Amino acid sequence: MRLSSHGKCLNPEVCAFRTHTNPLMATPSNRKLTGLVAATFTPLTPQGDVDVSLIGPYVDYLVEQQGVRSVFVNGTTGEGLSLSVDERKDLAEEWCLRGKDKLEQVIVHVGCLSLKDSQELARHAAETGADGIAVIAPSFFKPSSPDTLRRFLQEVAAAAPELPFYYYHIPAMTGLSMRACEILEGIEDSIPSFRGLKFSGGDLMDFGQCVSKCPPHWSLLYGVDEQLLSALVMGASGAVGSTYNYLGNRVSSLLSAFDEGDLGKARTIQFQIQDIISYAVKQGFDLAVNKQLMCEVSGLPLGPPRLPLLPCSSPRAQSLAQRLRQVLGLQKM
Ligand SMILES: CC(=O)N[C@H](C=O)[C@@H](O)[C@H](O)[C@H](O)CO
Ligand SMILES: CC(=O)C(=O)O
Repeated sequence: MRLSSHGKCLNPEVCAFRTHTNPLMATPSNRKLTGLVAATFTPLTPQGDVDVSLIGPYVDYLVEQQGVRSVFVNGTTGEGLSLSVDERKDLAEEWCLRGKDKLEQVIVHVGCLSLKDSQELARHAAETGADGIAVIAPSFFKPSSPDTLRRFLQEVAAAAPELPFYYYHIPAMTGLSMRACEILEGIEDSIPSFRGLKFSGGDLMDFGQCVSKCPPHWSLLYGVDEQLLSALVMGASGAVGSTYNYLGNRVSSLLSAFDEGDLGKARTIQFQIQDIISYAVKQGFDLAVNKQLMCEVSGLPLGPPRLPLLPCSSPRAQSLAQRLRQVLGLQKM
């Protein structure tokens, strides 16, 4: 889908579908982001170019095979920071287009090292009909205080004030040591479109303090898949993660078991996920391995990762996929 020079969506079909926000009022909806959100991988050709032709089948796989209805595009799993601005736009457009009538929410990660690039992607996400945007902290020159980070986030959010805005907290990748709850301090005063947080860290006290000051219209999504249950106990509204691409069904059962108060069942499923991830970690689990595992499980040829990540061999991913099927009881031990 292309945009006209004045920034209007040239695909009325898509934009009409996603007009739950009113750009004139520039106020985002309070439609909460809950449940499971798959952080999508970026399909690349064997030569390393973005291959948007796989996104249609990818949407169908998530919806039909994994029961996942929301996606988080161009984040860590999607190698967003390794893509060009144009590639990120193409991907956002295709996910919105193919997700039409099939996905509930398409959240586009627009964080970049350059504020200008982030603003351009934020505007584009709004024009494309995304349901929300998320921004990671810049990590080369790092913000020196929570207030400086809020100012950066505010300037990005202001480029798309009609879209729900989520801060993406992932200290292990950004190297930022600030606590998320400090960053949330008074954030809605400067960012009226602020609607929550994706928390990809292990500090559950920090997460709990975010939950305790969270107004009802925010969503606090947890992003460390192997300890999701602990975050649910702490009050997470949902989860965003890479493993929901291929473990969506099983983790949906974990969420239901938790909602029904069946902690024994929820724990059994969480332990299965931990078993799969710890087995993968022993084999050197990284994004490349994760992506190849998704290829093996889904059958979608998503291609290699982009440099500086190195491709993972197919036999290695096959042995992980076999372990996954064993642990999930889809195959005899
Ligand atoms: C660093 C990273 O990619 N984190 C992902 C989301 O934030 C997670 O979904 C992990 O991939 C997952 O928890 C497996 O460790
Ligand atoms: C896991 C996640 O949310 C990401 O890949 O950005």
